[in-house]
Amino acid sequence: MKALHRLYEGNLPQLVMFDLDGTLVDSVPDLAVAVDDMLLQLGRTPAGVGRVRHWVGNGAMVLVRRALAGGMEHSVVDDAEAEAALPLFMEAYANANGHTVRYPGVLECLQALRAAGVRLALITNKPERFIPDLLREQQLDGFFSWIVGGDTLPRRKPEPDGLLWVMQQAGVTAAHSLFVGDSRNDILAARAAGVACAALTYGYNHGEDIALHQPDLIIDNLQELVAG
Ligand SMILES: O=C(O)COP(=O)(O)O
Ligand SMILES: [Mg+2]
Repeated sequence: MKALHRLYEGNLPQLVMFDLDGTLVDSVPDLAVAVDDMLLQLGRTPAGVGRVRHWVGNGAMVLVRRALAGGMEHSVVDDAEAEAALPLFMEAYANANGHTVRYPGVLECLQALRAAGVRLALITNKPERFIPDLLREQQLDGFFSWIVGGDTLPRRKPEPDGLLWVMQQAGVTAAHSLFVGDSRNDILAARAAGVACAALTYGYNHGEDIALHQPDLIIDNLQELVAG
């Protein structure tokens, strides 16, 4: 685990916290089905996977607002319209679960960290209610001692609250923790919590190169995190 040893002065972190969408699983195909279902119910034009990919990462409501705004600045969307559209999306997403896939190297990485005695947590902006089934379907259940969804705490990423809560529960300091994510929200949350951040190049970062946000480590897949 050379990359981790370099980051933690010859040791491993005691706690590794993971983002979900765009990091452990490619969930955009199902999210796009749900977004398009919602848009069609509202008499609008479907957005398609390619556009939805750039809108994921700030939770369900922001995704809905971005979709209603057609990718323009989502603040132009009427609040009442967004409130009415959200349950349509939530219901459609609850039924859209056939196209999400786990990224290569995820299972190997989680298994290696667990075997090394590292404690694992999940901190996602995805609404809590979708998480247990998704983890089960992707054979990712049982790995995480703590799970924080987008509506678990009052504030979600890019705020550091989820990370701070998990570290407190685990009794592990920021210096011995790592966050692994795919978007600038993850890097901002980690930085605000004082935690090092490893970022994946393959995720959803609103179409931007993740290197622009200067994570502590950049990796092309999760196997790289535990290799060597
Ligand atoms: O916005 C989402 O629902 C996805 O969130 P995540 O990337 O934090 O898992
Ligand atoms: Mg993500």
